Amino acid sequence: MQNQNIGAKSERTAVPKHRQLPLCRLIVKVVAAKLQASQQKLSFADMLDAACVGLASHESAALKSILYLCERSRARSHAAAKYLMARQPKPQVQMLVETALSLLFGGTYTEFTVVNQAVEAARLDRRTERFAGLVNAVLRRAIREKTLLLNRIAEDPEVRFNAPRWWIERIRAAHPEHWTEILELAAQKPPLTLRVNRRRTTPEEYLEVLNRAGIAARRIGPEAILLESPRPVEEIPGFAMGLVSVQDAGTQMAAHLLAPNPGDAVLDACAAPGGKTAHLLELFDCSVTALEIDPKRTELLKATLARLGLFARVTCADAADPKSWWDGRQFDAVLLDAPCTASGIVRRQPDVPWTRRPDDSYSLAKTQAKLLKALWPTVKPNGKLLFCTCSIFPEEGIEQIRRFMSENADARCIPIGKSHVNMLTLLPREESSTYDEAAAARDRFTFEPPVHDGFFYALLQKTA
Ligand SMILES: C[S@@+](CC[C@H](N)C(=O)[O-])C[C@H]1O[C@@H](n2cnc3c(N)ncnc32)[C@H](O)[C@@H]1O
Repeated sequence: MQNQNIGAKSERTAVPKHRQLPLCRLIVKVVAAKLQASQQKLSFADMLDAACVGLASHESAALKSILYLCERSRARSHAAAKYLMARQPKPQVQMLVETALSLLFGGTYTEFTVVNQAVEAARLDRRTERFAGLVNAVLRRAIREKTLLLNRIAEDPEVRFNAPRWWIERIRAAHPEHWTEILELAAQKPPLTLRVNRRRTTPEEYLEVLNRAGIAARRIGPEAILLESPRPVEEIPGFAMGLVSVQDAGTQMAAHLLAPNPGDAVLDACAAPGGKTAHLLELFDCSVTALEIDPKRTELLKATLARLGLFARVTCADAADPKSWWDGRQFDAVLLDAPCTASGIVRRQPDVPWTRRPDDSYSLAKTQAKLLKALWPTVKPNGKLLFCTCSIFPEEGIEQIRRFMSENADARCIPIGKSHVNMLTLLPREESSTYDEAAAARDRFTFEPPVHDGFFYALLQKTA
């Protein structure tokens, strides 16, 4: 392993331990962020970025954790506020009360602290200071009537699963045997999984680094290591030096499924922020062309490669328009990690069920079909194309590929996964078992890690 002295200690002490912002200030910032997001129609991810501008990393982490908590308990806090307040107050007050209710039922702070700090937060902003008494009264009633209140609103499926009804119905229709587990898992905090950079270290060595740093972790995939307690990347040993990246274990299957040969020309058609591009380059001596349509995300992709010391030909272009970027030389392997609803990663993006519309999966399926059609000619005869989405809706998975195969006689599906359909729909999973090295070594096409997000894979081969 290079850089033997990359210990957690030196990196962790490099992060100054500032005083935390008091909870009341965090609540004020949360309310301001929610207000800005609703006025400017910001996505949850953009709201997080905007809210954290100018904050130290430990402050950002504290603020983000409350914003995530609020998003994961959005329906419950909204229903509770409705139960507790006969009339809806103005938006700032409503947001403050809902934030405090999320904290109250979230369990991190004592009830006394939440009430005290929420009232203080109301006083800190002139738009809410007149309502400090109301905030106090509402929260005290929430504590007094907690059991009754929670039982009453829990009957509502939107509260139980923190998702709108149409979303719940779609998950139920797509996965009638597993829909409750999927929705329950989606409402929880996601695990933090790392991908070890095999160009710099090995999973065994890196587990030792974590062990020495007192960070509890276990291996769950060929390069995947799960941290028992999530933490900011600044506190992950060797992260800045490119020893590891953050990447879900299910997502880490992409590089292993595509498995290009030495010297292969590989296209990663939808590449930013570069997790799968980097994993391919960490594992295989291939040359990668990485496309990304969004200029800002193209910069993220470049930054990922730079941090990890990897090289790919990066182009900002529309993969669906090959004449704008393709020189006509076909690729041995193509990865199409297509834009999708993200229905498999709701625990990472808890706003997804609320911000998607019912027909989004169908319009995204059309975009995916367009990308597949445009990219198929770029695959060499006998070459492979790995199609994947972080969705568990069939229109963005099995149905998409079945239609593609019916329209392309030169496409065959290389069997992957354990089901008879030759494709792999990973449903979000969280099990305590550890990595089965023998199983992974035996068959990379059927190995599934014990902890992962929802994902879909189909590995196509061009027969002609
Ligand atoms: C699911 S993300 C890819 C994640 C990436 N493969 C990784 O592992 O880090 C999809 C990406 O495709 C990009 N994208 C969407 N449509 C595209 C197109 N027509 N051409 C190229 N990139 C596109 C999006 O901007 C987004 O960054």
